Amino acid sequence: MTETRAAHVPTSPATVSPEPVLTVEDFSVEYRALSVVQAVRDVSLRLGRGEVLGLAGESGCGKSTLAYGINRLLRPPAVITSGGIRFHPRDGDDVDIRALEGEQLRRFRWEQISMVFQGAMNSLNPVKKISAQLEDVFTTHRPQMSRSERRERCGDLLERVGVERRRLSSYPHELSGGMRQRVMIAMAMALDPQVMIMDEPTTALDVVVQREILQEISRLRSELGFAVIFITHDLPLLLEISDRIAVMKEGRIVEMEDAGVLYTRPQHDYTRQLLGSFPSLTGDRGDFIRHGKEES
Ligand SMILES: Nc1ncnc2c1ncn2[C@@H]1O[C@H](COP(=O)(O)OP(=O)(O)OP(=O)(O)O)[C@@H](O)[C@H]1O
Repeated sequence: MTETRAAHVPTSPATVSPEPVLTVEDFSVEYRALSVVQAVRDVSLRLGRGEVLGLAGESGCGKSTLAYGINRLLRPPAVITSGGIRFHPRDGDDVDIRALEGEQLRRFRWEQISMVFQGAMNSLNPVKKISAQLEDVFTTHRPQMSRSERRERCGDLLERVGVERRRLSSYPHELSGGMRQRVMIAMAMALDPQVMIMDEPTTALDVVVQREILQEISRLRSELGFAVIFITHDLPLLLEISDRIAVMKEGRIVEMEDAGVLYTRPQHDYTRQLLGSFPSLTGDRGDFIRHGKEES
C-alpha cells in the first residue's frame, strides 16, 4: 500500500451535469486467442458531462479492455461482440462510436475523447524536443493554425499542467518522470476533448508527484469541464478524486455508485472485500479518507 493521502470523500461538484456525454450499453468484448476470454460482459454506463468516473477492480477484471473499447483502440484478437457506445457532443448530433471509420475515427479520438495511457511518459519520442511533439498535434488537427500561434498554444498547454513553458525546448530525457507524464496529459488536452480516459496515469510516479498531478487534473476538470474515466487499482485514490465509482469483477460492473455512498454503504460483497483490502480505508486510518485527518 502506498502512503496515505490527505483525502476527502468527494461531493459532486457543480461542474458535473446529469446530462450524459457518453452512454455505453450492453457492451461486451472477447479475446479470441487460443482460448476465448470474455473480458467485458454486458457493461452499461452513463458518463455525465464533467464527471469523474472511477473504474475499480482487481487486475484482469477488464478495466483497460472497457476503456480501449470505448475509444475503439482494441486490436485483434479482441472482438467487440455486442453493445453500443454513443457520444453526445455539446453541440450537434449524437455519434455512434462503433460506426466510425478511418479519418473520422482518428479525428474523433483526439478531438472528442482522448486517452492518457499507462506509462505514457515513456512513449515520448526521445530524439524530438517537447515543442515538436506538442506542435505535431496542432499541425495534424489544426493545419490552418500559424506557426507562432502553435508555439503560443503549446506553451499555454504546458503551463496549464504545471510545467514551465521554457521546457518546450527540452528533450524528454531532460524532464523528470512526473514532468513527462504532465506533458502527455497536456497533449491529451490539446484539442479540448470532452472526455479524457486515464488508464493508471500516475502509477509509475512517486506518491507526492502523483498527488500533485491528481490535484492538477481535478482543477483542470473544474476549469474546463471535461469528463474523465479514471482507471486504477488504487481504490483510496479513486475515492478521493471520483464523483462516482464503478466496481468491475470478471468483466461486469457489479456496483456503480456515488463515491461517498460506495465508501460508507457498499452494497456488493466484492466491493466490501475490495474496500477491506486497503488498510488505509479501515480502522482509525479510515479517518484520513473520511475526514482528511492526519494519522496520529
Ligand atoms: N491481448 C489479449 N489476448 C488475450 N487475452 C487478453 C488480452 N488482453 C487482455 N486479455 C485478458 O482480458 C482480461 C481483461 O484484461 P484487462 O487488461 O482489460 O484487465 P484490467 O482490469 O485492465 O487489468 P490490469 O489492471 O492488470 O491492467 C484478462 O483476463 C486478460 O488476461
